Amino acid sequence: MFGFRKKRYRDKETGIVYDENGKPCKTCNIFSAFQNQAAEMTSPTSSNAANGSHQQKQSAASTNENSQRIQQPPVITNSSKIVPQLPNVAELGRATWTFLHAMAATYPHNPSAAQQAEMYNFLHSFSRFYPCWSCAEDLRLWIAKDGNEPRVGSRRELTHWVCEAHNDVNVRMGKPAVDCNIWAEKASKLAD
Ligand SMILES: Cc1cc2nc3c(=O)[nH]c(=O)nc-3n(C[C@H](O)[C@H](O)[C@H](O)COP(=O)(O)OP(=O)(O)OC[C@H]3O[C@@H](n4cnc5c(N)ncnc54)[C@H](O)[C@@H]3O)c2cc1C
Repeated sequence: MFGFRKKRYRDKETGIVYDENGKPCKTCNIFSAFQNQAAEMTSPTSSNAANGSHQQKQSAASTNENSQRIQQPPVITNSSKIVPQLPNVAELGRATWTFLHAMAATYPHNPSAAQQAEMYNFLHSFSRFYPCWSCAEDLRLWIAKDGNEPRVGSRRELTHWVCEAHNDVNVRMGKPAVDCNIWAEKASKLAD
């Protein structure tokens, strides 16, 4: 079932998203996807109930009404009650660091020249459009210093760089800095 595949793909039947190594993509599926799949693999009587990608398939869920393992997303009955809100700096920051660290941890180990250019450009754009203008300004000042240009040559380099960028904010805010060598060593293996 987990045989090596060269291409990333989404299993049309289960909705589970796989990486090129044939394993379920850790950042593309919800946890229950793996529970469901594990149950599938150990229970000879179970049906095709695994359905846990970030875009859950309504049709697959509705054909498995007897399965208690399916978690349906809540239905929003009155969307006019949803009030758009801007996050505060801390909410925005926590969500953003989660995103940046996850992006670095899943960046290719050996990115092509085009991928490196895209990531480099993305980080520069990010430093211009980050929706806390003063944070963005500080980030641009930090990037402009010697040795702080985005390092996009490998996953290991990028995980280290994001950690250093995060540390710069930590230190400015009087918080402890993380050891980025230890962080990068671990973070760059998370998705393997
Ligand atoms: C680009 C950027 C600039 C920002 N600038 C400012 C600013 O100028 N002023 C301001 O008030 N806020 C700023 N923020 C927000 C700030 O960094 C925090 O996100 C916010 O203060 C909430 O902090 P926190 O203690 O919850 O943890 P966060 O700093 O959000 O970190 C979340 C978690 O990441 C882990 N972590 C911490 N450091 C590292 C690291 N170096 N590497 C890996 N993991 C780590 C810890 O487990 C931590 O709990 C900025 C955010 C970003 C993304």
